[in-house]
This record gives sequence, C-alpha cells and structure tokens, in this order.
Amino acid sequence: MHASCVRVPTEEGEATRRHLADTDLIVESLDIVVEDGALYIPVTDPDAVPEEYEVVERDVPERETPTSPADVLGFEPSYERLGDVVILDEDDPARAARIADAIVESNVRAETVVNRASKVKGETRVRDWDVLVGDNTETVHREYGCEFALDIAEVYFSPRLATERHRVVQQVDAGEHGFDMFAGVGPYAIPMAKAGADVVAADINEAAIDYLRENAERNDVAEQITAHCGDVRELVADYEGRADRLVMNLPHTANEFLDTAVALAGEECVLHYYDIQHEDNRYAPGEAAIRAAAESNYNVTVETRHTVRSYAPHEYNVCLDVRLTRRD
Ligand SMILES: C[S@@+](CC[C@H](N)C(=O)[O-])C[C@H]1O[C@@H](n2cnc3c(N)ncnc32)[C@H](O)[C@@H]1O
Repeated sequence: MHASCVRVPTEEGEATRRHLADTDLIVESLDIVVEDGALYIPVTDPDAVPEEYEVVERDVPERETPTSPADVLGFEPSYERLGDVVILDEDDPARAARIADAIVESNVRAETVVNRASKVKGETRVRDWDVLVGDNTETVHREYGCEFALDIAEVYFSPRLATERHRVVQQVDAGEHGFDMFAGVGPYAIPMAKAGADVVAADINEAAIDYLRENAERNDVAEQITAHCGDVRELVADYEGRADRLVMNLPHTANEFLDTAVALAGEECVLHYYDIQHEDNRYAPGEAAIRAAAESNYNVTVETRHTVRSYAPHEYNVCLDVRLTRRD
C-alpha cells in the first residue's frame, strides 16, 4: 500500500518510532520497512511530522495480523495516550474495564490504563482517576521534540493541546521575554525557551513547578527558565513592564488575571488568552475583557481569533492572540 513514511537511519529507528508513537502519528495497520540501512515508518499525517524528520512516499506492506483493541472488542474504543499511560473517558466502569483489558491484549504500548473519574477541578485543575491497569501514573510524554515528565494524579496536562501549543510557539522570536502565567509542567514554557526566549513560568501547584524544573533540565533550557511557585500575581513586583509575550492558559478564570497581564506587559506585547465560551459568542467576551483591562494604556489589536477545540456541547475552547502596543 502507498503511504507517507518517515525515513531515518536504522540506528535512530527505535527512538524515532517511540517519538512518532507518542504523538499518535504511526499507521498501526502498516508494517515498518527496513531497507538499505534506513527505517521507513508509515505516518498518518505527513504535515504533523516534526520538521527534524524526512518524509518520503513509498509502498509498504499491510501488517498481517494487527491486533488492535477494536479486533479484541468488536468496536473502536476511544482513548488517548500520555507517554506510557492510556487514558479512557468512559462513564460506565464495566465498559472501561473491558477496554482496559483489550488494550493490554492488543498491540497498544501501555504500562498504565486509567479512566477519568472527575472533571478537572479546583485551583490546580487536576482530575481524579480510576487506575485500571498498572499503578504508575507518572510518565514521560513527548511532544514536538520536547520531553515532559509528569504525574497525571498531581498535575494538569492535556495531550490534546499539542497542536495549539505548537501554533503559539511558532510565533516566538529568539531573545524575547516570555511569561507563562499558568505554566503547569512547562508545555508552553519549555518549547518557547527552545525557540530562544527567556521565560518566566509561574504555577501555584508545587508538584507542577517541580516537574517544570526537571523538564527544563531534561530539555536543556534550564538557564532560560525562571520558575516561580506561587500565585502569578506575585510576579508583578519583580517583572512589571517586562513581557514581550504572555501565555494565559487558564480558561474559565483568565479574565481575573488580566490586570496582572497588563502590569507585566512591556511596550509591545502579544497576549495568548484562552477562554471557554458558548459557540454563538466565542470571542467577544474575552475581547471585551482584554480591552477593558488594557485600553487605557495600550492600543489593542486582536491578531487571531482561533477555536482550539470543542470543550462541551455548544461550548468551545478558544484563543485570542492580542497585540498590546503602549500608547505614547
Ligand atoms: C489549565 S492548567 C494549564 C497548564 C499548562 N499551561 C498546560 O498547558 O498544560 C492551569 C494551571 O494554572 C495553575 N494556576 C491556577 N491558578 C494559578 C495562579 N493564581 N497562579 C499561578 N498558577 C495558577 C494551575 O495549578 C494549573 O497548573
């Protein structure tokens, strides 16, 4: 069968395979081909392959006996993967247990299988989990060439935001001063630093900041990241007027922190403001809140109104990219 494949030297094959598997890019139903010292790994979406890899078109054989969870169950279960942890979102515990068993029997690489047991909640946005297989909720997740150690029982992390984070990071210029106001384990702050920014990253969750510091080391950007454990409002005293870019990924309540964002903003600053709103009025509430907080000192230009994903029936997670330019 004809397919887009990532071509790498065989010695880099296993690391590449793992990296692509972590971002769900491998076509499970096709074989990986070894030929002339190279590995050809079939991928689902050539445009989503990280730039460091070469993509070629070629014929690859179908796998003879793929054993997917669907082969075991007779239906296609929905799940997502975070490193070695497979995450289910099932209301029925019996169905969740059947899917977990099928994942263990199948070709899905999983050390731990968990089911969502609550919504994200409280100030730290951590959810409860039912652990169905294994006992280790700590893992290392790979995303666009960065590694993130984290424990889903202690910190917030959503692999579904990978493309969105990448969209923001692609806007970063080397040498700029970035602020990640609600940083978690660093999935914005670390790639921003890799893109050449100096980043101040705050989080109120001590476990998240411990992982963020570990992840900064893992990804060789520790010198560019200043991690602050505590309320982001405490940063204003030290960093007033310094930010070239602010990331505000705390949907639902980011509006309560707009005064802090404006205080941190420099002469010219891009704000990435996340919000959750009804489908009929996705952008206006955030835009109005930003204008109310910033317009007395800044010209406010909304550069992008972007829908990130569906959040709940009729509700969307959106992002506004807003440029603040200080008035004379
Ligand atoms: C939705 S999570 C986003 C984490 C990370 N940016 C990501 O994309 O995975 C929001 C984070 O904000 C943190 N947080 C909540 N209130 C805060 C505050 N007042 N100051 C700093 N961090 C806060 C939470 O602990 C949580 O880790």
